[in-house]
Amino acid sequence: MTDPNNLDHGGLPPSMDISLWRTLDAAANRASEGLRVIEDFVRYGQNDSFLTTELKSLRHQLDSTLQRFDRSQAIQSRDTFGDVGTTVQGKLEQSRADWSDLLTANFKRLQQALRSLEEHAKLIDAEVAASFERARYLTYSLEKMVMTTVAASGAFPEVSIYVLTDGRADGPSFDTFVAKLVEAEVDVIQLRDKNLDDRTLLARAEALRKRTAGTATKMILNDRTDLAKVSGADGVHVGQEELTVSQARSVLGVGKLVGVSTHSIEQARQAVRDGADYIGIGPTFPSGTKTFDAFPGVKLLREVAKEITLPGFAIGGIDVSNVTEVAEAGIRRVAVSGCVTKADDPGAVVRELRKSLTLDSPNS
Ligand SMILES: Cc1ncc(COP(=O)(O)OP(=O)(O)O)c(N)n1
Ligand SMILES: Cc1ncsc1CCOP(=O)(O)O
Ligand SMILES: [Mg+2]
Repeated sequence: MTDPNNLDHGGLPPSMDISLWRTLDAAANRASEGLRVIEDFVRYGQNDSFLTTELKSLRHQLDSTLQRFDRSQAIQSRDTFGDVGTTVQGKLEQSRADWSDLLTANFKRLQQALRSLEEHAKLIDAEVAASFERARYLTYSLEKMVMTTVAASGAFPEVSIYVLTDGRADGPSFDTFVAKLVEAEVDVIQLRDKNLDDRTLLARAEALRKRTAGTATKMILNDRTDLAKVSGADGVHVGQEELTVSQARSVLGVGKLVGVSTHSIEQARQAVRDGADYIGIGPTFPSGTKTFDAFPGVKLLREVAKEITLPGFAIGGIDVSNVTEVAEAGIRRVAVSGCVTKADDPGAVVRELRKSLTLDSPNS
């Protein structure tokens, strides 16, 4: 294709020519409008600068493909009053049940418009058609990212306490301990024990399931997607070297949570692209539970808070003495272990942490 304004129409008869332009014009407008609705929601409704940037880059790709058509021909061929479709509007198009319905409808509109652009562009230029196809595939990933982020934001309260616990000394003391956490209304309990044999670990997971069932406390298994599945956990937490988010999801099935550890802003962005339900961000401070060589610290918390609205839990060495630093960095969800598991009164520590995260911080 040498001259983008003089595309070869594949020898179409003139009557077909004008209707082709009308179709392309209408589909281009539908695609841009659908995309703009989604972008506005993510930008103004969700305040998510990362997703806004991802959507913007699709808009730029689409604009540059559309520029390869002579839009003046398309506009000249416009015939809104003669368009039979403008009066055939279903009642459903005028109402949306909720944000999810609104987003789904607009992603569909966008994808259908891109498919129409792609198919009709095949009559003119294969390269342009392929570009619309690429844009359509991109919308499938964007849909996953946007829908997961918005749904997950509702799944974890804005101030959340997430406690990681090992299997304790024995079954009864584990059961007593997790009962205290549930009573303290901890938002998430993660069973993380690298030493127990599989059957003992599964027994602890089943005890945790019993204690958390029917409560607002979610149950997550660390590393072990298989045991999360067998015990009916609410989800699994995976690290950077473990199963990927989509592998874990394919084992657990739909409706389960998959969290992933992130140690840099790029890993946090990738977790959003991968469709994680939440991220662990850290390590923030030196930890008595796990040793680390490097600490992305509160700088990473600030970076994530600035651009990502997928729920993010700061982790690593957090306790009542430093939790305000976390809140000041813009993160109000924390994952803690030692400060709660070693406390004489775990419930009191949970309440203290929650109080500090709830207070208005100077930088928030
Ligand atoms: C909430 C949360 N965030 C981070 C981690 C760490 O996971 P990972 O990097 O896989 O390390 P291990 O916990 O497996 O040693 C976590 N467990 N939970
Ligand atoms: C598993 C893990 N990954 C990063 S920090 C951490 C341990 C968190 O425990 P603590 O709150 O005691 O530092
Ligand atoms: Mg792990």
